[in-house]
Amino acid sequence: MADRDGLIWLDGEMVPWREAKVHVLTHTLHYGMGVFEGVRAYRTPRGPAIFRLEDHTRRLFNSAKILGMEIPFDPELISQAQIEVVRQNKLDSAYIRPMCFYGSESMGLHAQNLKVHCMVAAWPWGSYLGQEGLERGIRVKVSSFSRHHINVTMCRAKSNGSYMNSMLAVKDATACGYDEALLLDTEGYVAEGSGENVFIVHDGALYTPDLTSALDGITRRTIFAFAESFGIPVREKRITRDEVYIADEAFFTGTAAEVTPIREVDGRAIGSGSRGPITERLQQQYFDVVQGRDAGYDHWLSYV
Ligand SMILES: Cc1[nH+]cc(COP(=O)(O)O)c(CN[C@@H](CCC(=O)O)C(=O)O)c1O
Repeated sequence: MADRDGLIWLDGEMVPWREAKVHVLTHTLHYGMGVFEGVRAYRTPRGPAIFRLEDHTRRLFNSAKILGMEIPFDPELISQAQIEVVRQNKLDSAYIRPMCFYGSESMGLHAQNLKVHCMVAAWPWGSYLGQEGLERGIRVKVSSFSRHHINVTMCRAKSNGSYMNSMLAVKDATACGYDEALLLDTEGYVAEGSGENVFIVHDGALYTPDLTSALDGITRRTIFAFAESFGIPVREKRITRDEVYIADEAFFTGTAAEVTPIREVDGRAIGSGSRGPITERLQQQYFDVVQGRDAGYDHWLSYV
């Protein structure tokens, strides 16, 4: 990722991609206390547009507040920086990564005078779990790693260090030949994917875990809005792994994952073992909206 042409926004300046570097004694590199967002810009008939930009920026600042990090820039500037990295890199669609981190001003858990630095990068990133996964559905393994305890990791914060748990789960799942992991919380209830929220469909209604140890996903909220407009009931509840096994449909949601059907969990086919009809309808609506084909949701698009 380091050796490419382009520009990255770093602490208020656009710098050449290859020069956007930090010192090896950067505090966040050692201790993982940082916050980030995953945002997407999509090609639309009116040019590139970032989906729910303000919601992502708001969550970035909330994440920092939860961790007690003070971002030294206004939210408006961070939102504008996301627009600029798409525009100045001449991208017509992109994955955008804002990230705020502690610098190399000092080391140790009791470090003083740490400065919060902010970067924003953007690059082309296609289907997170593969185009075939979007169409046919993916194979998922319930992870042997539990999702965070809510009083160990602050799960409303999208924090760098919390993703070691996600990577352990992904390595576990892919080593066993699966595409993605589904994590249970510390009480054994379904929480979320390694980088996604999860929904199941049963008798025409959507069910998704309460947020406790799952991230408050923006795509999750988007699906709530679509479901309401379609008259599909959505219920947040505790879900057990065997409820997933016998669901009619299941799917992941996330900025990177978009709406990815789940066709199998732990060797059990979910429903027909392929993308279900409600999943397909929500997925199609998602792409119509992010690609600017549904004027009813134009307020969610920030044109670059
Ligand atoms: C743990 C987790 N849960 C749910 C979500 C869905 O949130 P939202 O994007 O607001 O709908 C994400 C986003 N995962 C990001 C990071 C992926 C990565 O590999 O890095 C993303 O989708 O951009 C998570 O990381």
